[in-house]
Amino acid sequence: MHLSELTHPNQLHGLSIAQLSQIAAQIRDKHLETVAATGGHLGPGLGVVELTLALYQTLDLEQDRVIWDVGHQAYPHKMLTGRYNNFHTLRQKGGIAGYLNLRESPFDHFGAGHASTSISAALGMAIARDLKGEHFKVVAIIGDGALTGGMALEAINHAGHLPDTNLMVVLNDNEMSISPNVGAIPRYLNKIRLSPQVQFIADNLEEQFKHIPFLGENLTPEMHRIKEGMKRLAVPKVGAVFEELGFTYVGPVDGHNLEELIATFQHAHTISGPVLVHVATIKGKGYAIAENDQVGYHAQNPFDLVTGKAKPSSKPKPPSYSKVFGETLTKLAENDPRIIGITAAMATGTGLDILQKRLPKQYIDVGIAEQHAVTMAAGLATQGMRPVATIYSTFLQRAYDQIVHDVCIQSLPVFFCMDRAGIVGADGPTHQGMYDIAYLRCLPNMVLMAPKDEAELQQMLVTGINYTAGPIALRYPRGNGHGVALMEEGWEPLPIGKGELLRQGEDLVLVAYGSMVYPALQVAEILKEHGMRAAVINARFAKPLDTELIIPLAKQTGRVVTLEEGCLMGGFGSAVLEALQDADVLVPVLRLGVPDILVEHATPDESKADLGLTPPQMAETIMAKFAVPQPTVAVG
Ligand SMILES: Cc1ncc(C[n+]2csc(CCOP(=O)(O)OP(=O)(O)O)c2C)c(N)n1
Ligand SMILES: CC(=O)[C@@H](O)[C@H](O)COP(=O)(O)O
Ligand SMILES: [Mg+2]
Repeated sequence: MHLSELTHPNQLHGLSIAQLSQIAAQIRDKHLETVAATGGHLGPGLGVVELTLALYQTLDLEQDRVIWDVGHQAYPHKMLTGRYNNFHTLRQKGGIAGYLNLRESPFDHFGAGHASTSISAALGMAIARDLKGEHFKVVAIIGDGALTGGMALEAINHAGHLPDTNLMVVLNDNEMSISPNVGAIPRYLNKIRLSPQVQFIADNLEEQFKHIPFLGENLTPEMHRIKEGMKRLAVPKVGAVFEELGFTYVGPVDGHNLEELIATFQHAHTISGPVLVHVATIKGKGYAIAENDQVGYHAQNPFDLVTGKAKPSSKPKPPSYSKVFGETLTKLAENDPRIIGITAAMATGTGLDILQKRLPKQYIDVGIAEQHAVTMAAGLATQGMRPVATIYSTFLQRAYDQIVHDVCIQSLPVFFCMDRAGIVGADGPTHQGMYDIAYLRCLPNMVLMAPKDEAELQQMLVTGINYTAGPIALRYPRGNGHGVALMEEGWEPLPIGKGELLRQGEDLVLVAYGSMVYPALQVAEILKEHGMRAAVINARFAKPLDTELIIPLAKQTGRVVTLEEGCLMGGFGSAVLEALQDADVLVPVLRLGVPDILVEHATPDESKADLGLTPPQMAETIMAKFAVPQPTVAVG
């Protein structure tokens, strides 16, 4: 059977190892061909091809539930559940999503994108099943990186307390997060994987047994029980932590050996209560370039399959905000040992890998543990350090109470650097940096700022480091800067709460925040062609707002437009509205930003066009709202 003919995963039932191996090859071909064309997550999915095939052959997906953690590794799942033929639309506007999505397929039993949620969701489904007297299997598939997330441990703690609740957790252990996995948990997993006794049993027992006359060939199913038993005898510690937490531990099993995997899953399905199957895989399996650079090929932009090189862009691009952030913070840290850069498993994405290489003592990776990162940063701040919690806007949502409870209430000087703030594009709704202005602005003692370009980012970095009166948060977008001149050093801090007037104008004032400042200048130019003279303010700060700059211009022009790359509800525009109201300046205000909707996967430009946030569209909207009476031309 060819994968293109497969419309239901149950069609895998009864296929031979040879047939499954053929399908595995077809999955890898499609995976590589698609990600090379569209970009996306490469290594994760290549590592779970056999795991997915073997697991799905032992399940009845007409009724059983499978929950993938994060979901970035679930491209094989998508191909096996009816999406092979349109898989080439991956992460394109209107196409297949890059993560599981309840709305995309009945086989996507739970969506994700953020890590460490799968066991909680699976346990919820299992408890509901039992309460309703239903009977189906529930399987969570979680990576070793996601297992370092607190939620996963909370769920294990709970599941291990329910010996009568049947639940399978498949641990996909490839020894990698995006970067090499960090912490005591991965170290423990490696001890199991690499223990000589386990290696001996795995490599030799099978061979020995097969040579027993008359019996050997019939021992396979039973052999698993024997092998598991011998592992327990030989290496009592194998899986001990999980066993002590109420799980039956099974493994480790070779995650690329279909026969082993099928027999292991069949064996594990016979075990009641919570079971953890430890599967050892290789991230990027089957594509040597990805196997040899597992960090670089976790995710890729469109690339050449033969060379592995990114497709050359039409023209050289300015440095990314992340790179400017990483370089500048590292320079500041060279002269300030108080600076500690903190990441939650996103070293390369944030640019903190630059600090890691140059000043490893001033760099901390806590794993996928944003909550811990924030409260640890608060602890560092109490001791006079300058903790820089560098966490994507969307992932910082994971640590909201820690920001409130441990940082703001105590007004501790934690510096939050929120990369990927705004529209991120192909990662879709779970990764958009939509809400940080709203979710932080309402917190006492918090200062919020956003740069208009990468040079102002440098100034705001030194501003944040110098500000020790309380917490301060800096947001900046995914992608490249504007190509403005950067300083190598000697950046001056900005006055807190002060914006800048970039352009004079009599008819209306555009108050722009962060990434919307340059677009606001373009809008002003378009309006000028239509006889509207727009002032432009670079607000720089959302809290405290520069009311001394904004309010007089609002009074003078009588019309205000706010521009932000974030949700309108509670966002920057709301801040300006509130300030005008508080000052009894009752002028019409047009707020431009993201309405109360989810922004689906597309390119950022496509999403902005859909939202009416391109400069021509915004100018149109402004003219429609504020039709300025054209100055009458004297006749005669
Ligand atoms: C809460 C949260 N923080 C950070 C991320 C970014 N992220 C995506 S995948 C990944 C690594 C996941 O490692 P693992 O679970 O081992 O999966 P693998 O990529 O190795 O298959 C990280 C840190 C995320 N998705 N969610
Ligand atoms: C799966 C996941 O959450 C990360 O891999 C994320 O996709 C990275 O996003 P960037 O590509 O913006 O760094
Ligand atoms: Mg991993």
